[in-house]
Amino acid sequence: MSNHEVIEDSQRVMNLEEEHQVNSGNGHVEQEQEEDDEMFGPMPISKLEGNGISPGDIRKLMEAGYNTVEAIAYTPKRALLTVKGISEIKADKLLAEASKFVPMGFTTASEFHHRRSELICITTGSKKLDTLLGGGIETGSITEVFGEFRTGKSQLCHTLAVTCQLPIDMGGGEGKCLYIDTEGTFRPIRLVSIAKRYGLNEDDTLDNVAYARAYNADHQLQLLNQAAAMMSESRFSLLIVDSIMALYRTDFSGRGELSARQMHVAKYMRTLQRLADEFGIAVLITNQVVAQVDASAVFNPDPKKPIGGNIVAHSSTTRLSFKKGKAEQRICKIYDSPCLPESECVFAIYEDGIGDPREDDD
Ligand SMILES: Nc1ncnc2c1ncn2[C@@H]1O[C@H](COP(=O)(O)OP(=O)(O)OP(=O)(O)O)[C@@H](O)[C@H]1O
Repeated sequence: MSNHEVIEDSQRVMNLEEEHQVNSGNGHVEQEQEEDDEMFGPMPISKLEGNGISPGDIRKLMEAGYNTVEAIAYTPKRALLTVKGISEIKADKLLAEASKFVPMGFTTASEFHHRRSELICITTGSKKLDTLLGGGIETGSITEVFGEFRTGKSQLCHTLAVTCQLPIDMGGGEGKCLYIDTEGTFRPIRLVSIAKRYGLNEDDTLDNVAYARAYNADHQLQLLNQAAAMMSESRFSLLIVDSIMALYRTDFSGRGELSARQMHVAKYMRTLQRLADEFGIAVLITNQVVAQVDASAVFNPDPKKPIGGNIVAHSSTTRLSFKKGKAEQRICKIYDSPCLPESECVFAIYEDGIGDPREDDD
């Protein structure tokens, strides 16, 4: 695609907020939009009001991070009981009502296949990497990228924070990005360079990224509540957590706190998956690596493994390993995936984001 085409196409993206307002200016369009949202988007939790569920209960649930009917349907009763004011009877009522709206039973493989074929993948900026991933970063699931420092994990996050805003036919997700930064490595200036590459308006691109710095593991979890509230207000297509385990490593120390740490991580990962299911967003997490000291390291020429143990391993749908190549080149290997083979590809980091290695690099 030529640069000219890219610019023309991306003008359709405009400001995602503006587009919403333009629609709201016309009663007819607004009504159609609402009907569309009702059919395809997550349902607001206020739908559950009545039948012994008061507006006060709804408010308390929203304060606890439950903003949609889907959030209630996907949550175990035990978790609902931890919300102040939600009794056993109310939790049962909530779950019963939610299950009337959200299909949670069996379906045929062909119906499921059809639904999966409609899943959007967000481009990484590199065609080779997209091909390796079967189209890009998948919505509705968690993708984990791990590797040593300077392997390009944060650079991928920056690129995706822009590409997720592109129209679907340009490899985007037509939504905003939520960016949780635990290490203070987010640099908006990088988004400006990447926006230019795609011919996007720089100010709109920055406005479409909601950024939060997390200062401790509890705060990192609380931010997901705010994220859920924001996602129920407007269309997001990507949630980034860079990096997932950094604060856990400092907030919990030693073997004595390991089990408390892993319980916290499990809750975090479960909440991420719930947001992916509820809002159909892609979740991208980055992770650090440590030297592997167990027996399997003997057969491994580069014995490094991602941290977070089985909890992170089992909660991430797709796991990618990043390694350094020559100069700006990096190697991505599929480490674990339910449907992709264990293959790898080379991509590169440039001023305008992640891309394919250029011929003059050789
Ligand atoms: N503007 C830029 N143009 C080209 N390359 C860049 C630019 N900014 C950063 N890089 C390259 O990106 C690499 C750093 O990648 P990144 O910040 O994604 O590391 P990381 O894997 O997140 O590591 P860490 O764990 O240290 O955060 C460096 O090698 C740097 O040279």
